[in-house]
Amino acid sequence: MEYVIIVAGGSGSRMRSDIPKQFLEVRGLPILMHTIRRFYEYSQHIQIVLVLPVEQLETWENLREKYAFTIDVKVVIGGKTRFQSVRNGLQVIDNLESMVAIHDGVRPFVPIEVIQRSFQVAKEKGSAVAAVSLKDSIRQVLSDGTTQSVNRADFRLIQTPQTFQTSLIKKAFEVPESELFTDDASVAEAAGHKISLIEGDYRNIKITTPEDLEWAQCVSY
Ligand SMILES: Nc1ccn([C@@H]2O[C@H](COP(=O)(O)OP(=O)(O)OP(=O)(O)O)[C@@H](O)[C@H]2O)c(=O)n1
Ligand SMILES: C[C@](O)(CO)[C@H](O)COP(=O)(O)O
Repeated sequence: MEYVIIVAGGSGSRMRSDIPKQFLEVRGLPILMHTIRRFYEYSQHIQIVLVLPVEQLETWENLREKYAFTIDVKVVIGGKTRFQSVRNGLQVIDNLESMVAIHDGVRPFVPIEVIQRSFQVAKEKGSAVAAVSLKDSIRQVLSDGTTQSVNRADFRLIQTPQTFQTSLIKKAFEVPESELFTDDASVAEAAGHKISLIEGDYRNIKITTPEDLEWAQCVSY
């Protein structure tokens, strides 16, 4: 059995829009519906857990009606942080023999091949985390405020989906929250697991700030 937890429990403060960015329309459909559709296109049998802010449940119901959106999802209430939202999503998955992908609701352009690869590798290795190489140079900011060049080949930019054996990631999330947990791989790693990376995709952007929305309107695949 395969699950996906789509986390859309955030408020989108960096987007500075009236409604959370996951509900904004891009190319004729709310961002979140594009994201859900990607996973449904990957598999019509995947179980979709959708994490939403409690105060936006009505917004979601209204949008479902407005766009006649019929893909079946199990709605779960989000938490104050992404970590808490993922943990709430994991709590409703009882099948410990299954695999679970965790994906940001605001990454609507994830290619189907990345989802496929992610489940395939996680089944073999326990985890699969989408990542891409850097295209820009980077510098490290030192404690005295000066900066120093570092080798960009030593780094990767991390995306979602981040896919795991359900038993592994549920157990890993039974820890107190830490500020260092910026994604799910960091939680699994803190529990002692080695993380397997898979090739992500440059189109798989996380819509975070207003410029991202401008790019998103141009994506045509
Ligand atoms: N309490 C939270 C915070 C974030 N997320 C989700 O995690 C994903 C990545 O987070 P981010 O881009 O930071 O979204 P926001 O927290 O909404 O944005 P911001 O940090 O600008 O407020 C988003 O799909 C977001 O909805 C969540 O489910 N629950
Ligand atoms: C999970 C994530 O999208 C991987 O790149 C990212 O860490 C989320 O960060 P945010 O600060 O919650 O947007």
